[in-house]
Amino acid sequence: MKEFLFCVTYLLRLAWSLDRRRLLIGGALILLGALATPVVAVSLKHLVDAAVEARIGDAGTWAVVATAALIGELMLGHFAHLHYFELAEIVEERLNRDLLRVVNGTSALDRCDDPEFADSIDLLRQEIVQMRLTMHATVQLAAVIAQALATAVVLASLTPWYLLLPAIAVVPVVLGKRAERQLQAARERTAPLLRAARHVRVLASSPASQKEVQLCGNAEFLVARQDDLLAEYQRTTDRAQVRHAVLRGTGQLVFGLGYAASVLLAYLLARRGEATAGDIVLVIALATQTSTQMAKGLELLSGVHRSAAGLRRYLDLRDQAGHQGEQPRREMTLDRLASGIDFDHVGFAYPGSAREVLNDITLRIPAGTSVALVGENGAGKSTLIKLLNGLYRPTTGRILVDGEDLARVRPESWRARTAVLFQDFARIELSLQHSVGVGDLSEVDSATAVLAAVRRAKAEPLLDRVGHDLGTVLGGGYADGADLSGGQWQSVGFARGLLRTRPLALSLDEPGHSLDSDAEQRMLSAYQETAARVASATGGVTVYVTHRMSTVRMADLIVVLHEGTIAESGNHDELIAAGGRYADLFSLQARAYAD
Ligand SMILES: Nc1ncnc2c1ncn2[C@@H]1O[C@H](COP(=O)(O)OP(=O)(O)OP(=O)(O)O)[C@@H](O)[C@H]1O
Repeated sequence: MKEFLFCVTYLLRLAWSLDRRRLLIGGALILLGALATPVVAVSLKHLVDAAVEARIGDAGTWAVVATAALIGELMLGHFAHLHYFELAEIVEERLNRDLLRVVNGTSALDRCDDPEFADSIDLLRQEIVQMRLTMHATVQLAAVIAQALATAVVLASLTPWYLLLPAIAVVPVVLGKRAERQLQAARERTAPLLRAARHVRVLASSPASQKEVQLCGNAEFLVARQDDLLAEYQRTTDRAQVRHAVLRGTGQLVFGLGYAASVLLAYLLARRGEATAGDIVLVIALATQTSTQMAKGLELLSGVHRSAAGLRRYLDLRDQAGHQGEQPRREMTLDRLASGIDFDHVGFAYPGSAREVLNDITLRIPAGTSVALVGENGAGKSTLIKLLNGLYRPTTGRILVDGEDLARVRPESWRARTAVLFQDFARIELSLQHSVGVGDLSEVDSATAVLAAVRRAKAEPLLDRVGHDLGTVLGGGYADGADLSGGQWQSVGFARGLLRTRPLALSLDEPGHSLDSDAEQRMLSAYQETAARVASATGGVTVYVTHRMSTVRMADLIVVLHEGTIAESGNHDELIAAGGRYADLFSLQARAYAD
């Protein structure tokens, strides 16, 4: 009960703080709508009594009241729904916004790839959808309670015995629930039988296994096996269905008897002169409502109760996820790189793992340098990019930007000076304008800036794809949306990265892996031009991760990573002359192309 009250008060308080007008109007409408049912019954009673006593004028008045209450019930219910549906949406939006802040806030640093964190966020999303339904349920529950109370008061005014009726109405609900549980258990018990029967059917009919089935003459055996399985399934489900029907029937019978007894009681009271003919009509109209009210009320109650645990989880997870340790406060004020970026004995293990994926990385990247990062799968290339872009902090060692330790700089202020295309780039299903524009929020609505970025990325085919309309929504799930291929999405990501014109570090993680050779060639030349422009504009460095050795020779500095350490570094000629790992990789790929 404590959890239930906590959930209801939290949601109502949140709704109150977000839109009290809607809450008040929606609440008032739904309460009035709920009270209309007892009002109709009371009006019918008076109508009948007036008719019996030949008071035609009064009868007409009560008929009007009953009709007005009925119409009111319909209309109020409709308008109330509109209000609290919107309210639930507003509540959901607020919870989602809180979540977005948690995921993208500074606290997400070090956690963006953590599977546990991702699971928590997934759970939070599910809880939020549930909260929206709970918000509906809370308002509806209030209406049902008000209606049940009004019904009980009206009936009890005849005789308190009618207060037994709600208790009797609980019986079919309890038995119905038990019947559902038993049916569900039977479904779970029979699921393996159905699965096995389906498997036998697929085996007998799929082209892959048919040859073997025919060769061994197994068809008859399989048909008989399927029949056995289906017969057992049928027997178990039939038994469960019968039990389900009996339990439900018993529940309905108990309430039916209670209902009949109520009407009989009204009749006996009327015979003794303690009730009128109208009271009998009142009982007939109202007593049957208690069953619906109890069923609906208990259903809503248990729904809200279940959600209460979810809400607690939501708040705990949100607080945990949002927990921020001490954050550095210095701003990155550099406009140009004078000296460069240094990795100073950097080691790194992902949160929750003791394994070092980068180990004692010491690397000097002078201002204006273009770096190519190569190495086998899992060597640590993407991890190094994440560290460079401030998504993680080194576990040991330091990353220095013109001598300033990044650990002392507010992560957002450093990230604002970087531009990056990740290997698992985001597919942002907004308009092309915004999908590129979010790369630099100060330019998000500038068509000129977005067009320039698309051109810098040499991604003009994208413009053809959207009919040169930057407002076209990207993604297949929208009526006028443009569904993009993997390579086209990557071009959008590239353009997004290039929207920032003055980064101090520009990183591209395997930018060619979804592109056809023509697009890759365009992308490479875009990269070279951008690297030169960034170098002259800000002295920024560019880092390029690739497995295609043919594309790395133009880099000023090539770094070969192997199992988390730097195996060798230098320019193409130096590394070829050294005859080490790079030379091996290069000649291996060159030979593969020559063959
Ligand atoms: N979020 C993570 N949590 C734990 N370990 C991770 C995580 N991401 C990557 N790793 C591990 O870190 C190591 C380096 O991965 P990384 O993605 O940096 O390699 P890579 O050189 O970019 O590989 P590839 O060429 O396949 O993209 C791998 O062993 C990988 O399994």
